Amino acid sequence: MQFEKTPGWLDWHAAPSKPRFRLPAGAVDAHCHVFGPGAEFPYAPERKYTPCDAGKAELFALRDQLGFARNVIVQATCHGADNRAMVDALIHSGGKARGVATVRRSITDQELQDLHAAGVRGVRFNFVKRLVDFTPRDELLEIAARIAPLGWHVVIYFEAADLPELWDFFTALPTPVVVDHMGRPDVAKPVDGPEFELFVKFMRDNPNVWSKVSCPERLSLTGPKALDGEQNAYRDVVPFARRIVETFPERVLWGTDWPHPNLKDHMPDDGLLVDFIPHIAPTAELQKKLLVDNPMRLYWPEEC
Ligand SMILES: O=C(O)c1cc(C(=O)O)oc(=O)c1
Repeated sequence: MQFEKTPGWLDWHAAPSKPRFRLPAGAVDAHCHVFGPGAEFPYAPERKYTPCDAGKAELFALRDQLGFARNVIVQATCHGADNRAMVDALIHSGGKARGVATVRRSITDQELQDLHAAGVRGVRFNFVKRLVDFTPRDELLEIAARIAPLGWHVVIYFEAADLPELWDFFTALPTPVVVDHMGRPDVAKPVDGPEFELFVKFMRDNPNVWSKVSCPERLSLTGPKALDGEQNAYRDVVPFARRIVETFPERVLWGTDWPHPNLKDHMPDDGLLVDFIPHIAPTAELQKKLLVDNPMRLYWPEEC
């Protein structure tokens, strides 16, 4: 099948630089995606965007270029609940990738077991309205109850303004809960203002909640952008991410978000994104927790 990209789509950076920051041995890129390729793994009919292709070979090449040891591949919304592209990447990773799937309540126990065998360790619940249609809460709670005994967790993606309304649902989840991209704070607001304080309280009051301190390229309003060798990219995001890393060092993860769906004004150099990490995790101890110990505990617990 042939697919036409959403108008204005930005493709991933074709020649990312080698990071200056040396990742610790065994570092995990804990949030990235594969897109298709569409001819082999068609995009879902219910998708809200049509991306460029970004397959497993390109993802594994990026992993090696940046110096990561492993990937966590998160099901992208353009594939709906058809996890074949992600699972195919896991199977061909030689044990170097684990995954997060999107499932419906119609999934069978055998299908869940097959996903587990392929390396899936979580499901993603998405509340970002531009990306997905609404799924009833009772369906999500039913799915959460079924994946809990497998030792899986729930990844949630939502906008900061929606946290108050979603709070009771999130705190009722019976598994570890991993927040994508810090719950998308509005970084024009103060880091100690009511909106971000609510997110910090969410993590403080609920020890099962983790956060990815990822996607400065999405959250930044004033930059500068991770392009042309910039070593101080996305300065306006640093106080937010650093606060979460320093307050909850045992419950943070980091990922590239490659191939960066739906960016509108630039496509970051992924090597420079890696150079962002020491600005938010300034010590070797914090870096090792963020990049190695925490993701290993969540995705490869049998090796810990
Ligand atoms: O903000 C986004 O557009 C976005 C989209 C997706 C997805 O389509 O799965 O995943 C992400 O992590 C971020």
